Amino acid sequence: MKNITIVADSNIASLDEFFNGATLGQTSEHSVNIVTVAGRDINAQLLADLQPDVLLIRSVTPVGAALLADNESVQFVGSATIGTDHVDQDYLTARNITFANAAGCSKHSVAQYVLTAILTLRPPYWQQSITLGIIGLGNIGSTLAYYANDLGWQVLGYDPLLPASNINNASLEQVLSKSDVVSLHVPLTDKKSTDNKRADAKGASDSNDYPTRHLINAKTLAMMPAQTMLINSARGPVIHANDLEADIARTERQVVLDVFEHEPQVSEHLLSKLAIATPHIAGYTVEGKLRGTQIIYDALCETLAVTPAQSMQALLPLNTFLWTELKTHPERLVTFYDIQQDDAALRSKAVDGQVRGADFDKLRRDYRLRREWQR
Ligand SMILES: NC(=O)C1=CN([C@@H]2O[C@H](COP(=O)(O)OP(=O)(O)OC[C@H]3O[C@@H](n4cnc5c(N)ncnc54)[C@H](O)[C@@H]3O)[C@@H](O)[C@H]2O)C=CC1
Ligand SMILES: O=C(O)C(=O)[C@H](O)COP(=O)(O)O
Repeated sequence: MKNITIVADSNIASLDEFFNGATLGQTSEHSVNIVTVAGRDINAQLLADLQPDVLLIRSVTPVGAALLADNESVQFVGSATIGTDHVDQDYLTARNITFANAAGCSKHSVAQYVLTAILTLRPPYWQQSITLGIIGLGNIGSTLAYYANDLGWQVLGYDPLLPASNINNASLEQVLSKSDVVSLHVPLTDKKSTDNKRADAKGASDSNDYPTRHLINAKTLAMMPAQTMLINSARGPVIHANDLEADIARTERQVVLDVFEHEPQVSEHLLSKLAIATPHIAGYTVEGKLRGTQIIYDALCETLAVTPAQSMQALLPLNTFLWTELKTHPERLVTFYDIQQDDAALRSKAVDGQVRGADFDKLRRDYRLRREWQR
């Protein structure tokens, strides 16, 4: 690549600081042209008009044949997100397009969101040894287990794709039936068709053997005692929304949702049944978003064979919030992050039975990024 054209989701943090001529190793004759667009407006026509070399997205831009079949220009796709369910990676591989996502970028942000939700709803849990159930023990689930351990809580964890360990220590049924709180940290996956699986012929288990779409449904909800809190900050369709509404009507369970099955639309009826509801902002901290940009920037530099020349450390404002301090002064938690403000903002957007997609997206676009607690 010489002159580089980048189409990027305008919701990616610090785009200009990371993606410019100097930071991408361009000489004065070669330029970097970056066009920023709302993620949902990145479509095949836009790519036909702009012929970008690089596409930088977040979670709201589906990437696959529908977007790229008629495009020959894109050579690199970077998603500044942990989740990849919006990207058809097999298609990109077949087209020889390099793909990178930002694995782990907001693992502390999401784990801290979950702890804040629990301690806001049940403040005595600071002092009690409760059992926290964690489904999915990758970057976020294991980080949450680390904080839980620090608070002296028990962890019951389930992850069939990882070896047994001190936190991967239970069956799905045990986690659901024996925990005070269950938190979901799985990717959104579907069962692969038998044909595709045969073509892969890997032999080993992969995530398609344990699909997570509707993992939480009438049957699995029935395993959970009524007093068990349920938190979903993974992906909306991991929970069957209608089954959840029926469950809450029966049990009056406390449920916290950051993600929704029909996102960006949210039903006002469901909203009215939730203990806390937020507009998919669990990962929205200064650190989480900058780390996302840093990771895809580093990956693009590797593809271009240039040495990275920008670092998020140079862009981070001072942070004085320490986990060690917060842990001994739990009352400071809510002044640090008032999750109920985010909840109120979402509820205030409900009109005629629903929060409209445009309003949900606007809350996210205008979100005042939080800070992570420093460990
Ligand atoms: N609400 C938000 O703002 C954010 C949401 N996310 C979501 O959180 C998800 C998890 O993130 P990470 O922990 O970083 O991903 P990760 O890939 O590090 O870990 C996911 C874990 O889930 C496990 N898993 C897969 N299928 C499973 C099943 N059926 N049952 C139990 N475990 C299963 C995998 O083995 C893996 O260890 C992401 O895929 C993304 O969708 C991520 C960041 C921010
Ligand atoms: O990283 C992920 O995965 C997430 O869910 C993101 O935090 C979601 O943010 P957007 O990509 O929708 O801005």
